[in-house]
Amino acid sequence: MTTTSAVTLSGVTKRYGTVQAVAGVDLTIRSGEVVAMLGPNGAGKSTTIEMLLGLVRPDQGSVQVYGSSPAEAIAAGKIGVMLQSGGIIEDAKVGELLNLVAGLHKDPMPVAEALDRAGIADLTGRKLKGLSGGQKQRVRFAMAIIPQPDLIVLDEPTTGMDVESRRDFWASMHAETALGRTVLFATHYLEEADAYADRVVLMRNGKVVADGTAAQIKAGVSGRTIRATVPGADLAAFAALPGVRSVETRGDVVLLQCGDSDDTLRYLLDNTNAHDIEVTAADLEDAVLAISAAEEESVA
Ligand SMILES: Nc1ncnc2c1ncn2[C@@H]1O[C@H](COP(=O)(O)OP(=O)(O)OP(=O)(O)O)[C@@H](O)[C@H]1O
Repeated sequence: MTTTSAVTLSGVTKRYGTVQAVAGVDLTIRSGEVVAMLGPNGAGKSTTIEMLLGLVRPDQGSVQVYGSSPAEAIAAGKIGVMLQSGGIIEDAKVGELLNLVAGLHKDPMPVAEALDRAGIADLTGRKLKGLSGGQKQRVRFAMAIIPQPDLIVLDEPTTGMDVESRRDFWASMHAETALGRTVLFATHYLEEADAYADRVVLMRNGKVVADGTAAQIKAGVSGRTIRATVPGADLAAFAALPGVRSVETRGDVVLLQCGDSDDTLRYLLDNTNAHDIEVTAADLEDAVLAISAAEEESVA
């Protein structure tokens, strides 16, 4: 991975009437990163993406994509876009639409290749209006990759797809990221962020409230829980360990909430008669709920 910056948002804000849709977002995406933008409805994900694409003008702040404005980056074929709706001519056939899109770009990939990569070669002669929601999403995906972009931006790409289609979609996407493309996708599906992104940006109330790998977000919020049977445990000694946040007991079983579970495990093995030790990590959903609750408290 290089350190070239693909996207730089600095102090970006957007207000619609009384709604502060985006309330000061700073975000840098490096070339080659696959970034998931997560957040509840109304968090500001789509508005942030629309500003990144130059579809909406920020009230304040600046947006740069590969060092130029979004409009310049799009004109240069550097960004491929898949939005939640629009972009489709219902009366056109899939192949016709993709030929049209290819004609708009300087160096498009062959339409047959885009169809193939999106897994819709068999739909070439079908009219858009007869396709299912998931099939249309795949057509949008083919449209996004046709310019052979450096950056692919997808707003909730798998909405309306069943589980199998979602899996196939991500397999197609994986082939794109393997080519070193940079990807930003918004999603409500935590497991998609966990499975496919190098980095998770969690938005809430128009702000970025957490930013890191899925593993960092999980660890930063809830750490790990160590459960062990420790007859005659010295609870005060556990509580004094630097990696331990809280100690609970159930009979001989001790539950330790840890920021740093490795050091705590070493201590348990070296200094106590602990046995039946289990270590569990919080899942991303726990982490997101905890961050959202903390944010809610700070807003209230
Ligand atoms: N064109 C608009 N006019 C008025 N309000 C808008 C407009 N676009 C967005 N908003 C408001 O701005 C806030 C942020 O919306 P946005 O669509 O960016 O959130 P989101 O995180 O993408 O949500 P979702 O997950 O539901 O797509 C919401 O309160 C929304 O109602």
